Amino acid sequence: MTDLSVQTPHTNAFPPGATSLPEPSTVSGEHSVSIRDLSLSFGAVTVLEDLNLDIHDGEFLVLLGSSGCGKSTLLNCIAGLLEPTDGQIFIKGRNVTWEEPKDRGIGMVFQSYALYPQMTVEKNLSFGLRVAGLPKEDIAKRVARASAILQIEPLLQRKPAALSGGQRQRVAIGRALVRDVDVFLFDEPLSNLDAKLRSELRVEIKRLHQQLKNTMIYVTHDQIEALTLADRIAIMKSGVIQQLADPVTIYNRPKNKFVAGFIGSPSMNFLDGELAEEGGRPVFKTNGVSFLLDGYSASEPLTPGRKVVLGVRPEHIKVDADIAGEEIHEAIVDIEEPMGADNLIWLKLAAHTLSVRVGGARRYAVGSKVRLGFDMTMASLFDAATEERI
Ligand SMILES: Nc1ncnc2c1ncn2[C@@H]1O[C@H](COP(=O)(O)OP(=O)(O)OP(=O)(O)O)[C@@H](O)[C@H]1O
Repeated sequence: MTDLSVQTPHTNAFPPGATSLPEPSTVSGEHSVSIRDLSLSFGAVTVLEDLNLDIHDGEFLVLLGSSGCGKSTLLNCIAGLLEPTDGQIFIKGRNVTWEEPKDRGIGMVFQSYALYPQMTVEKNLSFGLRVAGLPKEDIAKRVARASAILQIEPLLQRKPAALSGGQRQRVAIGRALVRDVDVFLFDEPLSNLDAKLRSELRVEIKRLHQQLKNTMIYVTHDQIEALTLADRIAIMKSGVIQQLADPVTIYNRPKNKFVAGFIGSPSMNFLDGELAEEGGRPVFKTNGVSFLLDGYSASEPLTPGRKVVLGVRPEHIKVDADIAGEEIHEAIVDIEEPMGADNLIWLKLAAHTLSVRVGGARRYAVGSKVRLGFDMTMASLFDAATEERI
């Protein structure tokens, strides 16, 4: 979470020191939110630099990254809680860069529910609308609709202290819902909940999006939330978007080694080595073992001698009867981790330790030999120096 205490929210309609709005960039009307060349520094620390992002109308976009990568900072800039140092933000084609949060047509749900403890759920839901001076009947209608959608009608007369964490977060979502906004912003809304509640509420947020079809921008460091909720994931590192794509593409065709290692649990297996050629076919060589790269779809020639990293996910190494290709390697079982539906086995292959996922019913004795086949159609090759996908 960004510490907002250092920055003050907007009070001006214009950038500090300016008497008019900067020249607007052009943005397409089909984008719900557009970020143009956005930079933000806290003193000497640059958190975001020249960031560009277009979020489609009705899209569920997840900003994913480890702690401190700048995802909350980006969300808070969209919300108007932080002033960018440079760049522009458009919501529904309108330049909102210097607008007050309340005028941007956004609703925000935080990790801490931020409910008023002395007010009932109903009053918490209606508070913003009452302050805005909406007619009573309109307020009642909106509260009734939001509480029906979120199934919190039986809780309307309770105070937050008498609610569970999951119920409190539902009320917090309800508060954004009653405002009838264009864009919902979520900042790690589930991270204070226990694992079971988290997965339940995750499904509810997904259902909510399917029902409302609003644009939703959702910050998380949880890859499962990102993979399950997102239409597209923007995966961030040090304030820079590393890849922006749908979850399947991010998982199967990671743009660089960072993305490949960040997504997937257990992590992708990485082997350092170099490209070579055997009998006219490209191979990957590492510590005396070589792997045929048959089926690998490269966007550039696989030049022998190039130092590379081979990345293979645990489920793309086939064991014994599942092997389809001609090439077979032998490995020794080091550790077995049965996980119910799956069984994760850690294997020693030459100097490498590999994790391999097999069905939960298949068991392997520690020390036993297994035969492996690598599915190179699903593998990733990265340049050793740039770590970019080949
Ligand atoms: N008010 C501030 N003053 C100075 N530095 C700040 C301030 N707020 C945030 N930062 C720094 O900006 C960087 C990005 O913070 P941000 O909260 O956006 O990260 P995050 O990816 O959302 O992390 P988390 O998941 O922990 O919330 C961090 O290095 C943080 O220390």
